[in-house]
Amino acid sequence: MHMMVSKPEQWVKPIAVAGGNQYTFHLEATNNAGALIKDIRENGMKVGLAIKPGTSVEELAPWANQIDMALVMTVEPGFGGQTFMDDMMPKVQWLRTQFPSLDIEVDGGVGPDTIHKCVEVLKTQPHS
Ligand SMILES: O=C(CO)[C@H](O)[C@H](O)COP(=O)(O)O
Repeated sequence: MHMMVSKPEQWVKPIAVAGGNQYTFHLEATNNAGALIKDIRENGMKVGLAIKPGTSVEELAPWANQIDMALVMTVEPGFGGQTFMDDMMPKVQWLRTQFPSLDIEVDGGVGPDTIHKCVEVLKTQPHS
């Protein structure tokens, strides 16, 4: 479940009770990501962490070993039908290289004309 909400703390329990198995919140929406990650785990769910286009991937990095999935927004949160932001792909590539086993998602503007850009970046192999 991708929770594009301003107070992600208040929905953990309801989503767990409703049967959610993964809870993705926005890093920008909390001032205590560590406590929120712990709460999500204690409620039996996997953890996803999303960042908006204006948030650097380095801000997500400290949490990468505590989460199951990183979500890089490829549009500004708010509404559908926006143009895919190519300039988010370096974030995806960096995450793939630094954290090879981390699940990575993108959200926004993905379709037949843009999906290949995501695939190319996500199949980047880290250097050994
Ligand atoms: O809420 C969102 C962005 O604010 C959605 O994630 C977005 O609407 C995805 O839809 P599409 O890719 O079709 O535009």
